[in-house]
Amino acid sequence: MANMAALFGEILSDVDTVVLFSPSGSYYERFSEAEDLDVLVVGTENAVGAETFVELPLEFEEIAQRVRFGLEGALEAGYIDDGDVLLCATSVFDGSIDTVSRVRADGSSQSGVYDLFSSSRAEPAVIKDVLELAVELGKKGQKGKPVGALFVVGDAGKVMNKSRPLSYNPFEKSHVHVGDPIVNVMLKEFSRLDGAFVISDSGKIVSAYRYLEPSAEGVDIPKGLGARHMAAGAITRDTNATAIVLSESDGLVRAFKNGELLLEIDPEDY
Ligand SMILES: Nc1ncnc2c1ncn2[C@@H]1O[C@H](COP(=O)(O)OP(=O)(O)OP(=O)(O)O)[C@@H](O)[C@H]1O
Ligand SMILES: [Mn+2]
Repeated sequence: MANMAALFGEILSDVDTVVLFSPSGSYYERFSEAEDLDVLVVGTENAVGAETFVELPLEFEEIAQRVRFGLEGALEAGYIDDGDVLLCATSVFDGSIDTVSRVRADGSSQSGVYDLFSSSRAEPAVIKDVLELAVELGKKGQKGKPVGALFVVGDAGKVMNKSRPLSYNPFEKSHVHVGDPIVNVMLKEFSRLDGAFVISDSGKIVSAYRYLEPSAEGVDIPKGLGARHMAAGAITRDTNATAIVLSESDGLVRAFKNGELLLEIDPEDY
């Protein structure tokens, strides 16, 4: 057989950091034992207890996305630098690592997902849960039909002051949090109805059916988006909340912070 190392050598040369995506424990150990190697682990959870770890907000199906978001988080955390050469090892097929790609870190193409985590008042895990919920709702819809939804996360007291009820609040006396499995079922059911969900910094669902009445002055959202998106953008300028919106008309999930659109993703990509 031809000399593989010579043929594929270029892929492996001058690498600054090896990035392992969701490695198994034994796989990670082999790399962490190599003293002359910088190893970074990326995944939805740090199952191997790696020292340098970047959390992914979602399990990305497409590798390009997975790598892009992972490296974005690594840049944000300062684990890698703009221009670094990374060897990214990930799984495409059956869950174990089977693919290696050589990528150069590009600090200029940040999507905003990590801004969303670092600049939000709510806990990152809460933002992650709501983002996941919106994506899942976008994929499935409600009984096959597309649905829209608006989640306002964080700074709930102020958000409540700048909104009014459209109907009785089913969460009035409950102590449920996003991420509880039962809540996901409830939220999906309630998302057929009008208005916004209000969620606290720690993920408690404060209310459903809120009509938001923030001042829309100085809010600059892309043309063509309607009242739901305008209200979402505006509430994040008027308060320290983050808004996550699923559009009924184009099916995209968007996140707003400080009156600006930070992130736009297609649920079909996850
Ligand atoms: N100020 C508001 N507060 C809470 N919910 C709102 C507000 N304005 C609109 N909505 C909700 O958004 C729904 C859709 O409104 P509209 O079509 O104008 O928004 P949109 O931005 O075009 O969203 P979509 O892309 O989902 O159609 C309304 O039926 C209502 O439930
Ligand atoms: Mn609309």
